[in-house]
Amino acid sequence: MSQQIVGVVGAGVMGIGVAHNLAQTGHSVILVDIDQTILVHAKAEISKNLRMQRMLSKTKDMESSDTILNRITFTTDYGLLTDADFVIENATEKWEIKKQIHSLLDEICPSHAVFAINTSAISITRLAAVTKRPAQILGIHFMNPVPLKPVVEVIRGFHTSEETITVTQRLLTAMNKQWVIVNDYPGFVSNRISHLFMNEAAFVVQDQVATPKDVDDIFVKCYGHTMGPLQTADLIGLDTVVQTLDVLYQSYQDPKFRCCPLLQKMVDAGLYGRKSGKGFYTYA
Ligand SMILES: NC(=O)c1ccc[n+]([C@@H]2O[C@H](COP(=O)([O-])OP(=O)(O)OC[C@H]3O[C@@H](n4cnc5c(N)ncnc54)[C@H](O)[C@@H]3O)[C@@H](O)[C@H]2O)c1
Repeated sequence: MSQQIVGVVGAGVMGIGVAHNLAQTGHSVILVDIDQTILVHAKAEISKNLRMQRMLSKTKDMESSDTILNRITFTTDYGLLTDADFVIENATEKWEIKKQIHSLLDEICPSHAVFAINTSAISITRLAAVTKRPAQILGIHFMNPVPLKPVVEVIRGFHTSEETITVTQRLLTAMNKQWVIVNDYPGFVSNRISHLFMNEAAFVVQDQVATPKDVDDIFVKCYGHTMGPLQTADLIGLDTVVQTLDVLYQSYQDPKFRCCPLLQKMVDAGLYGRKSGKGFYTYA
């Protein structure tokens, strides 16, 4: 079991999964968000997900939920990150928010600490430039739900050092993850391609070519995908999909990334997908 202290910033969809995965693999986790109610919700979600995992587990030798949960400190106090060896940042997909967090982390965390940015599309190189340690910054694009997805996309920023890659590979191995390493351009490989799919699927629904279910059925039943593009958008969170499309559009200045008006309208109406109970589908 690891003695490494890992900071996890942002306790939303991804931060919850990253903290769960780290704690389950023996790491001490400091989970930071801006609001106590978000942290209370995060703790309840991790507890629920651990119970579900235990029910589905075939081995039955899983540690108790309490043992795993006790490895996580839920806090709004960034000051607790002074001992963190590694920080995984999973805050909202907005440049201004991430920029502020990384310059704060740079002041607070020990000089040896590595910062991994979990982002859908924001440039790793651009964020690294707001710190004085650009060689120790890289991207880890975790897949959702984090504890169940075995592979991540690792993004090498312009200044990311080989040592940072090695330290990160060590942590990912301890989390039972494999990785694919790619270079830094907004959206990397996964989201630069997948957001075109999801956005165009939303246009197809907006243009009344097909219902969301029919669109997804074509991808699942004809192409053999596990999920269709609109099911995937609901899982990610439609607010995050819209934010990511905005980042891609601003970064490349290419109209192919313009956000579908239907997606924006759904977000304006509070339909965020699974996390709000309604998106292209309704969830219990
Ligand atoms: N949702 C996905 O499937 C997915 C997959 C891979 C990567 N991502 C990326 O991961 C990041 C997080 O996505 P998410 O889906 O968890 O978003 P989310 O909206 O569910 O959660 C974001 C969290 O960040 C918190 N936050 C905002 N400002 C903060 C600050 N200053 N300090 C600490 N916490 C702060 C918010 O309170 C919120 O709890 C985004 O960059 C997103 O693009 C998302």
